[in-house]
Amino acid sequence: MNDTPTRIQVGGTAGSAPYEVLVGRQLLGELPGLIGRDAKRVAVLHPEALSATGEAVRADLAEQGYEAIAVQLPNAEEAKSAEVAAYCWSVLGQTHFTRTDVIVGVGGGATTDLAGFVAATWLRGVRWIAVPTTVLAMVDAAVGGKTGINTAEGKNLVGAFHPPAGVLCDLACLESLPVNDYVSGLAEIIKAGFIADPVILDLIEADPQAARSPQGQHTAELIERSIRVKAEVVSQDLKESGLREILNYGHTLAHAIEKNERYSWRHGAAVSVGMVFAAELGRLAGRLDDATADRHRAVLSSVGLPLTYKGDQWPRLLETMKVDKKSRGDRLRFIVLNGLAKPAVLEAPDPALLLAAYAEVAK
Ligand SMILES: NC(=O)c1ccc[n+]([C@@H]2O[C@H](COP(=O)([O-])OP(=O)(O)OC[C@H]3O[C@@H](n4cnc5c(N)ncnc54)[C@H](O)[C@@H]3O)[C@@H](O)[C@H]2O)c1
Ligand SMILES: O=C(O)C(=O)C[C@@H](O)[C@H](O)[C@H](O)COP(=O)(O)O
Ligand SMILES: [Zn+2]
Repeated sequence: MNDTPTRIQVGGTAGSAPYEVLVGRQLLGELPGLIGRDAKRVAVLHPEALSATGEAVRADLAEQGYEAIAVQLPNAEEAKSAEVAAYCWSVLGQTHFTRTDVIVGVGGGATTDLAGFVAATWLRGVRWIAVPTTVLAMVDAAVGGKTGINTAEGKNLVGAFHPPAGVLCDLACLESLPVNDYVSGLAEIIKAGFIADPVILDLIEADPQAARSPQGQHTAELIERSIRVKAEVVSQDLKESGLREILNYGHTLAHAIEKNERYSWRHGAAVSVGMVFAAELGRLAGRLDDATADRHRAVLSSVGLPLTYKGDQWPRLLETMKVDKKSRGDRLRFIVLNGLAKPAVLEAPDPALLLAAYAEVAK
């Protein structure tokens, strides 16, 4: 890759303010330009695992003349709680953080979801910038302005649409990512392949081992293609009044599995099982051809993602799925495929159909 970052525009087409997602290396020099000179204070929110990176970003911003503080969050899903949000609000209050000040979220999707949520709620909304450091956060979580936290009842049940002012995807960050976390991000890349851009699937199938590595031949292309899919969708439908629901492919079951496992499963692993389930649902509903349904298992397993979940958990999962954000009253709604790259909504499927689809992923 050359030194010039790729720039992908998001928003600007349906009333939401446009911003750019930059993909490249050594992008931190872009931060002051995004923060702007109206800001006096900057809070850099980062997970424990990235304390050195968080401190380096803070020190760099302090050198640029900002009053910069680093705020350490728990790793992974533990950060997405009301308690952690309240801790951040108290830090912001104590440092006299005003409406012109800026939050920077440096980390994986859990960190950027929490940082964005704190930015959305502090003083009813301050500017924020996402610096995603995982594959999953680069291709999905940091783009599109969905921010939020979990509650005891389920995943992402409290949140706000609050787009960032910019997203900096520095591919060098991926070098330190544990392989399981790297592979988890591939689930969202594969999702983008099935719902919108099948070239993604071709690239992974051509060399699944390479897809598991930051040094893979197609790494930058896979990341950029997935960001383009997401950017295209959220630019048209920021607040999920219709089209954006396609990004939830595989997520109805996935979120229930994550809650059932008390968030010990990575999001991407759960989305992998959720997509196999959605593919079977589409097949059993007579919408999806066998070859495309089978392709889910082949491509997901080729990179090491799981395909099955505990067979005896269906009643609990079904109960949790009722609070999925796509539900309307008592009607469950699922994203399925009517064919490759043809996502659609399946409304209130027969419970027997759901059970039959679950039987295909149950172990
Ligand atoms: N807002 C959205 O649109 C959206 C989209 C997809 C997923 N999500 C959310 O994203 C979250 C999952 O994000 P994730 O997969 O990035 O996981 P994560 O944020 O939980 O990060 C995984 C682990 O990797 C560590 N880490 C992060 N970057 C690292 C690096 N460069 N090197 C070493 N360790 C690093 C983290 O501290 C954490 O322990 C879920 O909560 C999911 O709901 C949100
Ligand atoms: O951006 C979206 O819209 C998505 O659905 C992307 C998903 O990958 C992501 O996991 C999202 O956080 C799920 O949203 P939710 O509204 O179902 O909580
Ligand atoms: Zn997701």
